[in-house]
Parts: sequence; structure tokens; C-alpha cells
Amino acid sequence: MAVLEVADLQIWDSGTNQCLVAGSSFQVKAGSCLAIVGESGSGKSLTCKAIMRLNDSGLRQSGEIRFKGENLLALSEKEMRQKRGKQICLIVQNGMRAFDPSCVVGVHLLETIATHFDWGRDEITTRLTAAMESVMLRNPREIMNKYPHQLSGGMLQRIMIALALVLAPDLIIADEPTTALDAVSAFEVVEQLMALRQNTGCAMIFVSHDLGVVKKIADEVLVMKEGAVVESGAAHQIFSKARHEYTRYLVSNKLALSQRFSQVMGGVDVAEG
Ligand SMILES: Nc1ncnc2c1ncn2[C@@H]1O[C@H](COP(=O)(O)OP(=O)(O)OP(=O)(O)O)[C@@H](O)[C@H]1O
Repeated sequence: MAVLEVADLQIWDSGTNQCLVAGSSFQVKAGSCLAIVGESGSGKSLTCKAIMRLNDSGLRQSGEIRFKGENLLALSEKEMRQKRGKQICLIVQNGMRAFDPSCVVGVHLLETIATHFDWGRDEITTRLTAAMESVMLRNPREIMNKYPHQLSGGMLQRIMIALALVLAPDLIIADEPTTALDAVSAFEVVEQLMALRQNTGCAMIFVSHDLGVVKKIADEVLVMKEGAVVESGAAHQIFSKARHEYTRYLVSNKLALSQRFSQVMGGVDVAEG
């Protein structure tokens, strides 16, 4: 069963009328991971933000985005706010942007959870502390008292994953969650995302330039180029028998690059397995 069905999604700039995403259609099955790959500017982030209805106001979108059968584009902003976080979580590239710089991260986390659950403060703190420990964040209470700029990019991403563990959404959208991280932190964050899927059974959209990681994490792959979907299919088929020339180019170049990088880094080969 599909948890998300996107049909003929079009996104355009209302100022210039330029088409940025040209009628893409895809599905995410419950509990499975769909990776979206493609070169810079191909429309991956716009697609993720369209699902969350978080694109800039100057952009327009049409088509259907059905989440558990309900068309998200027909919901009011208030109804959509109830879906964000609780049912669909977005993990962005730069953790710093996800948090309010003017308050300690604990405030943001407690407020977000309190928006969706009737739990008291003690219960929220207990659940959050357990989730933070499970993603290898030591001293959760100390971390909750820090401002975002006092924490590393890898820590902020793991805090987002801990928050998702507490919220237990049906769908997580991870938009290049490791791009801003060093190789070791990136490896740890991917491991935690995989554990998150295993522990919550959630579905995931995973956007990445790193085909080594995609090979490890994805069940299905969607390939985008210049705002259009050029190919989609099971991950093993995309990596071994891609039909489209552009996909074959990506696989031969980007996967080779990723594997070469892992070798140079001394054996943490995320492309294996
Ligand atoms: N707010 C906006 N207004 C107008 N054009 C935009 C806006 N945001 C993105 N675009 C354009 O839309 C296209 C797709 O952008 P998008 O951010 O989705 O690419 P991407 O595939 O995620 O790239 P990257 O891998 O570099 O993040 C790009 O040409 C970009 O310049």
C-alpha cells in the first residue's frame, strides 16, 4: 500500500512563469525508502518542500499529493500544520536552519512535541531523553540547554532524528541530510536513519547526491533531471540495469566516485551491503 502518491506534480515560478518541476508522478510504499537522485537544480528539494507545502510563496504548484489517501493540496494551512511533524517529518540539509537560533534546542523540541501530544512536561522530557540516548547523544539534558550554534552539524541532525523517533511519523523526508557533514558524521547519521526506519517502520524519502548511500538505504529510486522524472524503479534494477542513459551516467560516475572516496577515507564503505 502506498503511504504517499504524487500525481502530475507541477511547480512553477509565478513571477517568471518558468516551469521548475514538470508533472512528476511517483509513490512511496508504506515502510519503504524512496531515494530521489539527480544533479543540482533538478527539482529534488522543491519536490520535498511541495509535499510539506513549504515552498516559497512565489512558487505555485498543481497536481495531487495524496498522503494516506488524503489530498494534501486540498487541506487548509491549519490542517496541514497538524500533519507536519506528527505525520510527516522533514529533516533538512542544514540542521542549523531547522532550529530557532534565539532559544536553546530543548525549548524547540518540547514545544514541537507538545503541539502534537497531550503529554505533560515530564513525560515529554523522559521520552525525548530516551530517544536522544538511542541516537548516541550523551548527556541529553546538557544538550537541550545549548543553543543550535553551540552544537555540531552531526549532533543537530541526530537531534532531528531523535525528535522523529518521539513523533513516530508515517513518512520522513530527509533532504540531503548528510551533505553538510564530514564523512564520519555522515556515516553515523545514515546509520541512525536506517535504525529509525527499523524501529518505527516509517516510510522515507531520501534525497542524496551520494549514490553509495542510496544503494545502501533505498528500496526504490527516482531519477530527476531538469525538473522531470527520467526513470524510476527498484534500487537493484536502477543500479544494475538502468534503462535511461542519464541514469547509467549517474550510476557509473557518482557511484564510482562515492566508492573511491570511501577507499581513500580508509574503509568506511557505505556503498557495500
Ligand atoms: N524559490 C525559488 N524561486 C525560483 N526558483 C527556484 C526557487 N527555489 C528553487 N528554484 C529553482 O528550481 C530549480 C530546482 O531547485 P531545487 O532546489 O529543487 O534543486 P535540487 O535538485 O534540490 O538541487 P540541489 O541538489 O542543488 O539541492 C533550480 O533551477 C532552482 O534554481
